[in-house]
Amino acid sequence: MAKKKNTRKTGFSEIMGISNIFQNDIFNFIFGILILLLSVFLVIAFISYIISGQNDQSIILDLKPGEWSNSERVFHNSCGSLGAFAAYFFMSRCFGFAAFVIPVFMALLGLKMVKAYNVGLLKCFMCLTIIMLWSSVALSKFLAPFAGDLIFSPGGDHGLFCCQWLENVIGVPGLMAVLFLVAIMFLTYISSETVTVVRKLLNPVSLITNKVKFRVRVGNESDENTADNEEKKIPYVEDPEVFDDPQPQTVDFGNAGMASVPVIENRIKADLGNVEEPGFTVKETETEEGADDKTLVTEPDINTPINPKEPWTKYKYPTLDLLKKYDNDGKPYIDMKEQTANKNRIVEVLNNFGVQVRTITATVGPTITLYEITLEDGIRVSKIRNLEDDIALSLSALGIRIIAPIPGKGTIGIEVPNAKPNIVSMESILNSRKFQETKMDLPIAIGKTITNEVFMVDLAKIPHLLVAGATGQGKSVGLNAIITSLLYKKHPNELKLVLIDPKKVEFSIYSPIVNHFLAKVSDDNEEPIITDVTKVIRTLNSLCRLMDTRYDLLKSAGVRNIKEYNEKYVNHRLNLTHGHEYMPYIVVIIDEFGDLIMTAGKEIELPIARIAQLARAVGIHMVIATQRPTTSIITGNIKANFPGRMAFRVGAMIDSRTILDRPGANQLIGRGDLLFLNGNEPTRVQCAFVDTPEVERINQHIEQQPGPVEPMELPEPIQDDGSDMGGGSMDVQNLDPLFEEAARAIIATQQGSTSMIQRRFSIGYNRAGRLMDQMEKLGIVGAAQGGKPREVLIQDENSLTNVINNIRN
Ligand SMILES: Nc1ncnc2c1ncn2[C@@H]1O[C@H](COP(=O)(O)OP(=O)(O)OP(=O)(O)O)[C@@H](O)[C@H]1O
Repeated sequence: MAKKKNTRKTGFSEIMGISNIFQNDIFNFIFGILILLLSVFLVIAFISYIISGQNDQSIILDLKPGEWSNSERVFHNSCGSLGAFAAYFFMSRCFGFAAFVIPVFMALLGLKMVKAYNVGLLKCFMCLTIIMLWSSVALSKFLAPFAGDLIFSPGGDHGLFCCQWLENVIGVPGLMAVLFLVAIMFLTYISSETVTVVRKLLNPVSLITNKVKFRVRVGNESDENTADNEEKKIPYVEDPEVFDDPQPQTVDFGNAGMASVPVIENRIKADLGNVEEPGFTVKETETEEGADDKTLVTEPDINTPINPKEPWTKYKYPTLDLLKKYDNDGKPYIDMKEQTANKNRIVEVLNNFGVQVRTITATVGPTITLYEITLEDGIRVSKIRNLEDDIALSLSALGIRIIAPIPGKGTIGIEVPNAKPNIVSMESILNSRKFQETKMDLPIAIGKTITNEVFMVDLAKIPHLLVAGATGQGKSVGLNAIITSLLYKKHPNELKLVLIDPKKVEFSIYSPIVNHFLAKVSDDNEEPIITDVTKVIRTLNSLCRLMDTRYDLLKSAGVRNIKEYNEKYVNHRLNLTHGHEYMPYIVVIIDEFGDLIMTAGKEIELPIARIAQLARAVGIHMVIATQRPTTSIITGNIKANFPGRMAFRVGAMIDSRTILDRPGANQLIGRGDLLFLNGNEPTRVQCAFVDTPEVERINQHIEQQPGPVEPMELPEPIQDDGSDMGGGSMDVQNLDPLFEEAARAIIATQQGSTSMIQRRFSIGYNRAGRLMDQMEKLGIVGAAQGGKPREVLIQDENSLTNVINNIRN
């Protein structure tokens, strides 16, 4: 587990005391616009001051009472007296032309507040302040001789003062050196390329002389960058001291051990027989773009005639502060010693097998580093493939995986676990732009890839997911991550979960949200989280029936899938009297389906396979997990219908083949390290970690929100003989509690309409349909007639009372 320190940092907005203001959206917006306008005002005032400032200067310096109000229009500045004063103060008395930086910062602040553009305010503030102070001095020094009849110093009083003071103390060369040093430090802070460029400028020859390059990068730096920017490629600086050392050397990188140092470059060339060893560049790249962590998960505006969120429009989605933040969240650090040692070992082992390496690039992910190797010309990738086991053995670290070649590239990949893995928190995943702005129907955020990108998939597209892995490798955490991502994005009217938990303990934490988000078979009085095998069979059969009903509805609506259907529904293009209602997605999650298959065999396997084959179009999706990935559990039938596979670490290669049709899962390192397959090649992902207290907090939040008062009802499953399962004979116990009232309503209106029952008693279509079926059995209404209301067979209440009394007796 990661350190449990509270790592919440005090942000710039908090320091500045504007964090509270930021919490009110409308206020933010108005205030942001105001600041934007103010920045434009300042720019105009500054420009006007440069053009016509000499006319205002004397008035400002010798201001008479009342003149500041400019009632006689004595000021020439386009922004009036206020503009003239502001421009005079900022430009003349402070920073000269560099004062333009002030409206730039204001504009950025305004844009952030109106949420048009998300910038890191602290970084911007620091950078712009340095730019302003530096250029004020530089302008005073370099532009003053050309300033002509400008009424202020180009760098303002600040620039002039600093310039004169520095010249007095250290002379002109000293001043130049200070300006140069500050510029270099600043550029290095801004971009890691600075060091590279400076080195290149200092020693251009070295670039040509070296052959093997090694670079370490963090994050999602794209390969195009590397390929396109041939110019920017790491220079190869020979270090004669190291080169002359015949021993495998220890390189002192000073403070360069951590990735927080923006650019660290070093070059090692060691004598390992005739082996040239790679040089070294550490490059920090952009991490996944975060969203504003105060924002609630987006609630899109609804402007369709029917609001699918009715009547729970006040429902508030879970907030990000319910999740925990971890140390170094989302930003893996680079231990240079570790990287160097791994790189040395790889080069040495490959050379022992006669494989010459040209370049090595190391991409440091949260738990794994990928060493990407290009071979010297003439060496075939197949050679590595044949040597795969030997190389893995020689490198002998736990969890090494060799990818030869990396698909789509001519390089070899060697994945090596990091000595200090990072926890990928759920918060860092959900607080990413990628998740918050996703248009996926059922977005599930799984974790982070090796390149530090948020890895998300759309369950609606997959459409069913098989999760496997040995015990204790992170399956339950993975399932919680899947459920959490769905809960953060979906309204209770849009999503229903069917949770099946043969282990009885895994899903019990979701009890608080059963009414909001769970679905259960109608006459089950027990907990909607299913733990009993017979209940599982009933529920799966019930889902098959629901699937058929939904297909009928899709057919009568003339659409092909749930998305088109719901779109028609919310746009009032479906006849509601024909039983149409908004269809929530249904996600069935089975925690240990191996147990179920072992106890109930085909009875479980067949409905699972049937749902998996057909249910995609009607919005029913399955996620099934097992810790026993054997062929007797993951049968051909199941495998064929579950294209999405999520493989955590397994004990043996054969298990990996069962899940992924290839080895790999047996080489994972556990604790959420997984391979995700949905198509050709698996992606290695570090699963997001969501702890039980976090899930509990989310559930408590949802429980407190307005929402459905009972779980969604699934239809009564059909038995082989065609009758309802579990319905039994028609006695009072089996009748719906609303039966008598509903029957009286039907007789009073003489309308055998299911949707009327639905509306009048505010119940779901399934329950209303079941009431109609019960009335049909007792001869109160006739058989269903497609979309039309049923015939009412009893004309008065007395006859109905007789029917009910008959059942009671
Ligand atoms: N993504 C993750 N990041 C960090 N640690 C993790 C992650 N996933 C799991 N772990 C660690 O592994 C432990 C076991 O995880 P989990 O309970 O999910 O395993 P499991 O595969 O469901 O086991 P079982 O099958 O026995 O229930 C967790 O308590 C946690 O300490």
